[in-house]
Amino acid sequence: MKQVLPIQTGSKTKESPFLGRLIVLTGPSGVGKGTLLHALLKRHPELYYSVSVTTRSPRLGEINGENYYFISRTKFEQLVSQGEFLEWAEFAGNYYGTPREAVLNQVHSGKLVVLEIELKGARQIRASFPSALSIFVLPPSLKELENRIRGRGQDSEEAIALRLRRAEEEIQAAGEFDVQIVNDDLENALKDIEVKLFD
Ligand SMILES: Nc1nc2c(ncn2[C@@H]2O[C@H](COP(=O)(O)OP(=O)(O)O)[C@@H](O)[C@H]2O)c(=O)[nH]1
Ligand SMILES: Nc1ncnc2c1ncn2[C@@H]1O[C@H](COP(=O)(O)OP(=O)(O)O)[C@@H](O)[C@H]1O
Repeated sequence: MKQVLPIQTGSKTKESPFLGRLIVLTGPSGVGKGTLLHALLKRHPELYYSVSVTTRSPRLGEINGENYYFISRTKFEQLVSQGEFLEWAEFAGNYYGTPREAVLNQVHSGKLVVLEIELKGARQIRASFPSALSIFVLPPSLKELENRIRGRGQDSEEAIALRLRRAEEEIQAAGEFDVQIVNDDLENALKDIEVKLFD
């Protein structure tokens, strides 16, 4: 079912200058979404980042409630059945979901709310919230994507292979989204995103 939200539909809203908007940042794993987001939040503290819920195990240094809310599969499935997610998806063997209430409260209070999510979830958001701004981040090449995933040194060979296979499929879908940004030079990619967010 489509949900109607008083979300800004263009650079100037007719209803109120204080209405928020959902921003979806998607693209293959390892392309640099987290890096871009981190830099964006540092430069624009007024943005609200939605911390997702996942069944994936925490990586070294990840903090519960900051990077993700880490929960069990049983608990996740319970939250799904209670309708607690704005969107959710299974990715590389784990569940990931966006908490509904927190995000909607922030949008209604006028914030630009950024979701950093994978393709299936991004499609769900586009379908439910047509006024969301969706940004697909592309790697300069598949080889560079592999280098980045490996360079991060966080994933097993199996997880790397899964992410790369998935990446090739995901890149085919880039054209479905409002904006495509190549994350080659980080600073240029950031500027490209800023233009879209704040024009
Ligand atoms: N659908 C959906 N995807 C998410 C959510 N949170 C994170 N993801 C995506 O899940 C994928 C895997 O995330 P993660 O395990 O942290 O690996 P990484 O992105 O490769 O560092 C990434 O593409 C994330 O953008 C969410 O709440 N919903
Ligand atoms: N523009 C860039 N140029 C080179 N390396 C980058 C760039 N953006 C990100 N990286 C590196 O690529 C790796 C994956 O980035 P990350 O933000 O974790 O990706 P994602 O969140 O999309 O999975 C990290 O080691 C990061 O430092």
